[in-house]
Amino acid sequence: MEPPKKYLFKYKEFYFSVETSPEYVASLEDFEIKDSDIFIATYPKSGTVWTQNILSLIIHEGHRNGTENVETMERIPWLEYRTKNRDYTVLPSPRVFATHLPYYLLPRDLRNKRGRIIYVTRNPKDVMVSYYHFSKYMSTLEEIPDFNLFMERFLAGKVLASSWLDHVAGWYSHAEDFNILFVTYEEMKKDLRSAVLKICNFLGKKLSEEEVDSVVRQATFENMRKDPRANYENLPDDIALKNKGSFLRKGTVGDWKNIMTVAQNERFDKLPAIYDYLLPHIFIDSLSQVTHPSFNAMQQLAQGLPLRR
Ligand SMILES: Nc1ncnc2c1ncn2[C@@H]1O[C@H](COP(=O)(O)OS(=O)(=O)O)[C@@H](OP(=O)(O)O)[C@H]1O
Repeated sequence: MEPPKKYLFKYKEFYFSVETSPEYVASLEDFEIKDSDIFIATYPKSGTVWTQNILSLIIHEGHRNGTENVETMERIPWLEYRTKNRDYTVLPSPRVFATHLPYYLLPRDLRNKRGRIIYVTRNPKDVMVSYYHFSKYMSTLEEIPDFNLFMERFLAGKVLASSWLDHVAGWYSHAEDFNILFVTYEEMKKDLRSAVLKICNFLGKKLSEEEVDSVVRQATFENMRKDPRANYENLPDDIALKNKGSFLRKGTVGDWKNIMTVAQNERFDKLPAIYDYLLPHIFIDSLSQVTHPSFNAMQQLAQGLPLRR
């Protein structure tokens, strides 16, 4: 069953929210990229707003020391959802954008290695659970109260941003076309400081020890939830149904275990060759909570994969 047209439309095999249009998405092919541009690319619920906040803190001293009160959405707009028809050509350098686009719908210049891309992945089971809660919270998404049904929709790729597998596998298998850094939600959780340093290194940004400490401190889940610039609490009430949750919901690794039944977990693991397909491409941390017959055996092998490819 196709998702209701009230919420989503399909363009080149990819589901978008009706908040944008096929014409605008098509125009992005020609969107001119500057060498200084930075893109945060993700499948939804993989750590986008977290990475957005980290970049705001790394790049803007005023954000770090609290003298600037600019919200994430203002600082780092969505490429494919152009709110208030903002003119992206006049944004100060370095421009930073967030995007859920699949690799094949990106501006052409990015494929010619202009600009930088940070692609963030997360364990797909945690992504799915986060997405399930999010679809209740956002009035712009169809609410599917039954988790089992939501899981079927997720596995079939009939949700905003389509199939998790296609998205992640597409980006990983086309890594060579881009100037790209891969980061996982799980590695940020495990050692945020190292992840921040890795991102600084990729951006060529040198921060002092104290500045890095400050970024890390302000990017923790607890502190981000309290930061009105970063917690997305200012979304309009008719869009974010505040009585149904919050954007920064739980921020943990392995939350899927609290909701998925054994049968659902087995069903998820039976996805056609999902892990065999992904293993050559994906950094293993983001799947470290996943169980699959061939997974453990290959885990050792995959551990040597470089983060930046
Ligand atoms: N600082 C920090 N630490 C840990 N986790 C964090 C942090 N910031 C955001 N989050 C969690 O990221 C999930 C939201 O993902 P996205 O930002 O990619 O969502 S979206 O695609 O932009 O809608 C969502 O995950 P869940 O809590 O599991 O639902 C957020 O809580």
